[in-house]
Amino acid sequence: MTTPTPDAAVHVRDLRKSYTVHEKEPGFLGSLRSFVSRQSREVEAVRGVSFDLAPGEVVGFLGPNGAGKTTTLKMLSGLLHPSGGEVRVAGFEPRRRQAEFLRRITLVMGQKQQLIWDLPALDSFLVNQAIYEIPDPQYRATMHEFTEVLGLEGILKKQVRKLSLGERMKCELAAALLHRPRVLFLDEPTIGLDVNMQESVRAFIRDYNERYGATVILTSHYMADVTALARRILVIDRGQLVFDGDLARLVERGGGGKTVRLQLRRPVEAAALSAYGSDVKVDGLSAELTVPRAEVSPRAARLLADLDVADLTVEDPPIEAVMAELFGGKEVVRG
Ligand SMILES: Nc1ncnc2c1ncn2[C@@H]1O[C@H](COP(=O)(O)OP(=O)(O)OP(=O)(O)O)[C@@H](O)[C@H]1O
Repeated sequence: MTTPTPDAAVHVRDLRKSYTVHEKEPGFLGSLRSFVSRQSREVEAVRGVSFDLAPGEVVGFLGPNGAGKTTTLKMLSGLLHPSGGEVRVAGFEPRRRQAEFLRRITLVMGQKQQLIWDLPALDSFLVNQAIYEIPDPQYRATMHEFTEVLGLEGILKKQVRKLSLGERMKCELAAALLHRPRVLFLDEPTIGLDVNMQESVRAFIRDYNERYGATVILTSHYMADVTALARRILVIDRGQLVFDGDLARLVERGGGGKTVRLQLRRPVEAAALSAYGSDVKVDGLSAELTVPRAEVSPRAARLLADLDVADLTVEDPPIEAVMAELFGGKEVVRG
């Protein structure tokens, strides 16, 4: 066993998970055949992942569909047993699912719900209060705080089935955090929500992280969640970590170019600008073009010397474009 980094909130070394998948040919004959001789194969969903998270750290966990994100989060929360490697979360071995471990963590899956459908959310909260043995004063204080930050007033007593998706997601989050866990595994917590709801969920997560110093691992197809909350990004592809570092470094690593925006004093033809970069767009006196990273300074200097430029700015490409480039169009991001 390697020694966990002292005080790491999450310690993962060479984590692995394989699933055995039974395959069946289509149709009735296929069913009969598979009955006689079952074909199975191994799917290596997670293949030797290692990282450590410090207490209070918020990381974005990104990767294309099927990369192994959910499988990793399930192993970190003890729902799945690893096929190999080491995991420690808040000093516990997740697979043992000790009560004290469960009090320290939470797993929120945007696509699954834990609230009881036919009852008001408040009833599910009371069930959680009992399960986690939350003392009354702490329960009341947390409810008060969540009601304020999430705007739960007026929806707690409605049957969950009658809530909008956004209202339900807010209640799901409140239920999942009622016991004030210190390590949060959030799998697509804003999926399907409109932009305003996404923003309030984000604000809630940020507030919770600051208030309780909680460690957060967040997966999301919405890059705005990731850029708003996380500075460090882990990228997984086909079960392996392919990037661990700053958001800014990931953008750089994407290669690609930088976007140069120009405000001109006199109109210029798009064709004339193509000598300075690619993807040229001209709209009246505004123009933009993409310039290779290493060429930004000399090209900007030439643009300023050759044209009547009122203003020039240089920007990194949006993270959506970087991820699309890294994964060749596989679905990683939504705008
Ligand atoms: N219960 C299972 N049995 C067999 N294979 C599975 C099971 N769960 C996941 N897999 C496979 O493991 C791989 C990783 O899946 P996982 O759900 O962890 O990916 P993900 O990164 O969360 O993807 P997404 O972004 O689509 O949710 C995929 O190839 C998937 O088909």
